Amino acid sequence: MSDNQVAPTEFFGADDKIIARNIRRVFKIKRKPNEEATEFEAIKQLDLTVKQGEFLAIVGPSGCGKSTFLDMIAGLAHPSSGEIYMDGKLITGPALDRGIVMQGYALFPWRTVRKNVEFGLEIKKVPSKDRKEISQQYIELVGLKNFEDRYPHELSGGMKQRVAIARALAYDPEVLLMDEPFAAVDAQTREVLQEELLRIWEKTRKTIVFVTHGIDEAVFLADRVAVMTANPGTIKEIVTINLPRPRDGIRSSADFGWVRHKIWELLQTEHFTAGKTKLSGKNVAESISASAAL
Ligand SMILES: Nc1ncnc2c1ncn2[C@@H]1O[C@H](COP(=O)(O)OP(=O)(O)OP(=O)(O)O)[C@@H](O)[C@H]1O
Repeated sequence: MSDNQVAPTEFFGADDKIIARNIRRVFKIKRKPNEEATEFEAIKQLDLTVKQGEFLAIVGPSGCGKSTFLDMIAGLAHPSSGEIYMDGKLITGPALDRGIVMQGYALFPWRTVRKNVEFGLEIKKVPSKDRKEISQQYIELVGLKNFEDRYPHELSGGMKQRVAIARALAYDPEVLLMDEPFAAVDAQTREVLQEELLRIWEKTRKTIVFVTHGIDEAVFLADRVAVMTANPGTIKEIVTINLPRPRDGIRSSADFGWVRHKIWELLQTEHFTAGKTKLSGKNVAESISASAAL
């Protein structure tokens, strides 16, 4: 398929940024070297549209395929069938129009904060003077002024995650794909980072797809929360978060509690499903981690 393959116009709306159509992802699994591979269906019949400038969160039981789906939007993996389009063009591989921020930071340990943030700009062949100016702007945006010359091992977890966000934003991608970006930091730092991310999103209006285990995190951040089913993963329901912005202090409101509970209930059913799978002898480890995840 060519990079220019375009989405049929009948399902592509003017403000649709990403469209996933009927996605299925199968992994071939071999238990022993001389055994024939069996197929494991991680995702099936997944349809999802992300709007331009939207903040969309994805939640679901452990192992339901959240990261697998995000990898496919990133172009790092491909659906076994179905298609994902961005701006109407088929996604066939990774590109600088999508920035990725993952759990565990993935910073280059041999590069300073500034050099980490400049990485994508170097690939884009942005001249050195402009690189410095742009990286400085994003370092300051994430609150790391005066830490430009530090190396990753000299930073806290929260600071490293800020560098990862600055690095992803600096080369100006249209979409930010975030896979449990705040999972490795303590609860207080996580809340600070969530607030900072919202502030940055309100400034930049990037389209964000944010995978998380945290219902509170999803409700606090997102315009809509896509709830996935247990394995095989698909979209169970999309919950619109009609909470006013800015959302400072919203966590203690009754409306926040109500929507949080609604999503919790949707996920509870999935854990029950995962639990039944466990009882029937399949996917024991996954079922256990599914119940542990929330
Ligand atoms: N390369 C692979 N080979 C075989 N199975 C895989 C592979 N990658 C993922 N899987 C399986 O696909 C399913 C979905 O995995 P994925 O990591 O996308 O789930 P997840 O929802 O992100 O989980 P978690 O919330 O625990 O991070 C899991 O059952 C996993 O074991």
